[in-house]
Amino acid sequence: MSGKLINGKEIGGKIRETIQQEVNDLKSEGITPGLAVILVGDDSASHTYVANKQKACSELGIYSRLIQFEAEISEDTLLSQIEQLNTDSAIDGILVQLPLPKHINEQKIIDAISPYKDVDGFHPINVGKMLIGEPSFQPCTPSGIMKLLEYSNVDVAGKHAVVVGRSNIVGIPMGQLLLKKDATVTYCHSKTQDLSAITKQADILVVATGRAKLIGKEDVKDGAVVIDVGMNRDIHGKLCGDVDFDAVFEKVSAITPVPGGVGPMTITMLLYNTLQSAKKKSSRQPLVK
Ligand SMILES: NC(=O)C1=CN([C@@H]2O[C@H](COP(=O)(O)OP(=O)(O)OC[C@H]3O[C@@H](n4cnc5c(N)ncnc54)[C@H](OP(=O)(O)O)[C@@H]3O)[C@@H](O)[C@H]2O)C=CC1
Ligand SMILES: Nc1nc(=O)c2c([nH]1)NC[C@@H]1CN(c3ccc(C(=O)N[C@@H](CCC(=O)O)C(=O)O)cc3)C=[N+]21
Repeated sequence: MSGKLINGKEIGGKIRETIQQEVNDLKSEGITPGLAVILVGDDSASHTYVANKQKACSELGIYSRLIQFEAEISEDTLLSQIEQLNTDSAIDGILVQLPLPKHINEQKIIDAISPYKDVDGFHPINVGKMLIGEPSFQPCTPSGIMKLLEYSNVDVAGKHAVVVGRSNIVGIPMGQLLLKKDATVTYCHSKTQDLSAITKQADILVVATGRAKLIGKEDVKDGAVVIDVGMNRDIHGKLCGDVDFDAVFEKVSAITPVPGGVGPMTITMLLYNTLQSAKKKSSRQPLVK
């Protein structure tokens, strides 16, 4: 491993170079990968993430289309927009930025996205395929974390991996990808009794709770590898993770910073999934209603 800091910006940059090459190859065959991002409402964090995604697409020559709606949009309007994108040949990937306003059923929206264009890997078909080890779109944050571990030469097999958080988009798939690589996996969540006693046993600790600095020095084992997924604002408005980075740094063998750790990898894997989808464009099956 090269140093303690797991640099997601750097590792993501290396992966983006190979994606860029493949995008160029596809373009010379007349195919431009295309991503549609649907953004509902005016949440400022969502706007920032979406802007980052758009910028990354344009840097690699991936076509991106931002579709914005007011928070009051009806579920039906959103569903018909997705239907349209499902059959739009310029679009290989569809991402609906979450969370959605309360009056919209998120799962219903995710279910409406063609599994062939579900570059987030959130559709039940892709979730199911991932669980049984069939090729599928893998969710970007967990698959990005697997790449971080791989590029940092962290051997996962046989290790005790503790995942704090069990959301459909991060925690649950994270544990499953680690399990596929032969880790022994423990999930923790808000009902876990004595969280610290469990996190302290982790060789690999992934924290995805949205609770600023939940994990401190006393909660990690000497030499652990710590992956911080959290994106929080501290009282000064500064970005911070779910781990108290300064406090645990001395104790761990490797750790991701916030920003510059997991976030850039999430976007890298989104670009990767969009490219994979574009490569399959010609074999994509028509959708039967
Ligand atoms: N860097 C990146 O690319 C990404 C970052 N994020 C960030 O990661 C964080 C998590 O996101 P997401 O998974 O969507 O969040 P959710 O709010 O959907 O899930 C949070 C999870 O953390 C658990 N949790 C909350 N508080 C505690 C606690 N005190 N102790 C133990 N477990 C707790 C919850 O438990 P329970 O299930 O019991 O409620 C839940 O399972 C957020 O900060 C988000 O912004 C998210 C996606 C991508
Ligand atoms: N359908 C859907 N798919 C998602 O993948 C999805 C989502 N909804 N909703 C919100 C979360 C969050 N998320 C992030 C992506 C990039 C950064 C990122 O680029 N972070 C930078 C810093 C960003 C900043 O400066 O604010 C970094 O960590 O270095 C963060 C968070 C994707 N999510």
